[in-house]
Amino acid sequence: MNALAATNRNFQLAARILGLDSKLHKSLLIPFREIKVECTVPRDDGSFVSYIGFRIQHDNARGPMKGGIRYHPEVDPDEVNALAQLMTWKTAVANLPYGGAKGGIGCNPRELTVSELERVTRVFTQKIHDLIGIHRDVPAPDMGTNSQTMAWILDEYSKFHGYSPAVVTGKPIELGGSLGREAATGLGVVFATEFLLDEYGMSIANMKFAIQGFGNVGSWAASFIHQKGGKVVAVSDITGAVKNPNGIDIPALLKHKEKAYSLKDFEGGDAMDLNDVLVHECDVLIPCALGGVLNKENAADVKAKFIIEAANHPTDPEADEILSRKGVIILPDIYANSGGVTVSYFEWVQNIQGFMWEEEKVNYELKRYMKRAFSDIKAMCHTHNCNLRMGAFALGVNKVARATVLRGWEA
Ligand SMILES: NC(=O)C1=CN([C@@H]2O[C@H](COP(=O)(O)OP(=O)(O)OC[C@H]3O[C@@H](n4cnc5c(N)ncnc54)[C@H](OP(=O)(O)O)[C@@H]3O)[C@@H](O)[C@H]2O)C=CC1
Ligand SMILES: O=C(O)CCC(=O)C(=O)O
Repeated sequence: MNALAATNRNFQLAARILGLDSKLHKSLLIPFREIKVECTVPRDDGSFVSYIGFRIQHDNARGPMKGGIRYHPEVDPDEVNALAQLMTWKTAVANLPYGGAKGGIGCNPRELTVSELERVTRVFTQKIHDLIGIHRDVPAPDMGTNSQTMAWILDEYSKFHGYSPAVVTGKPIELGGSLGREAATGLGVVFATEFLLDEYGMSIANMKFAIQGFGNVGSWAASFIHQKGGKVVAVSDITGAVKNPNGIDIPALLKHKEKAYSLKDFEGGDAMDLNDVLVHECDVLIPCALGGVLNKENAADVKAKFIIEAANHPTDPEADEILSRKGVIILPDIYANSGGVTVSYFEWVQNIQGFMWEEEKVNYELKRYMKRAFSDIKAMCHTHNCNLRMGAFALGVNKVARATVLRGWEA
């Protein structure tokens, strides 16, 4: 099932649980605005390359729209649409005063030089600058983008609107980025994992983890799990995968990846097939890469008892059903990976206040926000007798529906 069909399906189930009015239901599914732009830039060798860039602004009933920008060859409008919708429910679950948006460019950042990436980013910003803004739509990093990408957007946007650090989050610290933002999604994933395991009288120490993806989210999640005594027994990136039943030395793996830009040839474990990480023997599986990786082809073979969705929509609805029949507990993306956007919110607040927080305060507040959202989801599960995904969707959709009605959507 494609990402948009899957996200719509989860929304529809939540709307049914909530008994949402059918007109409101329909209106919440339609994005506020869909932007599609052509970005042609010169390559370093003088030839030209063209890409399509998207920014889909899904909903702004609760505040400015918020969400990352992804650079990946598989970026397509349906997927960006699904990711934008997920941001709307995610910011509501986390109780942030934001709506949802997402952007993407269908390029392969691995095949572009730094100066080519800068040109693509600047052209994209030129084309969307009048539709984003501090109180309108605030981009952030996602797959294939990082703090440098945000610095280029900030600079290009500021040429049109004056110096505006709060127009993006996930920036370099030197340009008003927040301490703790780079690690925030991974740290939030680990807080969320602790809250869930605690419900079952378990903790991270000595449990076995398999992690797909070793970029921003996967590497920080692996580091915090390692620090807390968890055993990361399998890890993959796009170039390779490594396993070690006694637990991989994560600091050593980070050093290796920094030098080799790859997990391949790491000596602290055995190489394995990329996709086998998802069905590897472990207690907790954490997908931290692409969407739709758990599907009807592999769900029955998953060994984990818990899945923490650090990636956006890693589990398609068919896999969801197979996994719940097996009794696997899934912590859904719109809660599990909300640590990133939560610290993005803190960054935006700091920029607007012109005041920088200590990292301890950022992490303390992050934990507090994640704890509150977890309790709110559990309360929804209790009220509606549903699983964690439906509890989270019902929580998010209900808040957005309430805000929409209070603002007077019937014109
Ligand atoms: N960054 C953030 O703050 C947030 C991110 N997310 C979600 O988390 C996920 C990861 O994002 P992020 O860490 O930022 O992205 P990055 O680009 O930093 O990292 C992505 C990782 O996935 C790996 N990867 C890509 N394809 C595969 C594959 N087929 N098998 C195994 N690994 C693969 C990449 O490999 P390689 O290193 O070799 O390129 C890389 O390690 C995405 O779904 C994103 O939407 C959600 C909330 C916030
Ligand atoms: O930090 C942000 O604003 C958005 C992060 C994001 O894209 C996501 O949560 O999927």
